[in-house]
Amino acid sequence: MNFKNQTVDLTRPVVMGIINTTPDSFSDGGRFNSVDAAIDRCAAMVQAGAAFIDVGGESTRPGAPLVSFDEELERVIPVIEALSDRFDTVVSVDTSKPQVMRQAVSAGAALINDVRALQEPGALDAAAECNVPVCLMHMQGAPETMQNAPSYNDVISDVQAFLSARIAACSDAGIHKSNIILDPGFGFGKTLAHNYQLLAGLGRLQEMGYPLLVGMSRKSMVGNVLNNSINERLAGSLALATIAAQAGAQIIRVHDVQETVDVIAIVNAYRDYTLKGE
Ligand SMILES: Cn1cnc2c(O)nc(N)nc21
Repeated sequence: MNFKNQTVDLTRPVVMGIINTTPDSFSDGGRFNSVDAAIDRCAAMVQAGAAFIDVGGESTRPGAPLVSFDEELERVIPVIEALSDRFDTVVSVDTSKPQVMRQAVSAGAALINDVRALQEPGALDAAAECNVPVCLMHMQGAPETMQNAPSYNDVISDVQAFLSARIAACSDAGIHKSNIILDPGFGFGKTLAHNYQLLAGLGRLQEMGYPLLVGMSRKSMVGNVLNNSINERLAGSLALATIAAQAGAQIIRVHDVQETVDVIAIVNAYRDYTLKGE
């Protein structure tokens, strides 16, 4: 799949590293330090084998405060510029705001990662004009309220229907299907059961014919099973990455890049040495 002047081989699972530029992500929250810290973090992730680095300026955790347009720009643009200048890896911008999309792509981002699937006013046109791949993620409701009482007739069918509708909207806006990645949105308006049903149903989402991006790293679908805190969820996150890689997810979005790269290498070896004969 092409990302501006870079091609990423998605025939095997690859890793997307996460860089949050929200002030609480760095020790002193200073602007200067946040760019430097992001560069250091990105260098480690690229060294560890990350094919993508996702840069976000507004936390999308349940109940997270909204961030103003100016504040989000201030947080992500300097980081995206710095990373694009220094590293070959594909820089993704995690935003739902059309103007942030435009400025991020001008600054070097080569993938738009929108947890709201281009539903904000102007987002479809902005993504079409940017002419870079876009990840369409399913969310039921909004971050402030999505975990209050998630409900579905059948979570897989409902997510498929939503993503199909968004693909159609993209097509109408002139976004070619070759520029679309899909994502079931683990933790975005889902109960624990819904999350695991979606994981089990990744094959059905694969049948839609688009690359799949999954993000389960350190989320409540680990914490609610292990009853542990965010910094104790590495093993659980790696178990989920293994299952997702086996199920054919192409891009796995994680905090712990090296460990996930290693897990995927084992999954690939398992496939190479057992399916070669087929
Ligand atoms: C920004 N962000 C947080 N979780 C995510 C997920 O599961 N998928 C995508 N595409 N983005 C996410």
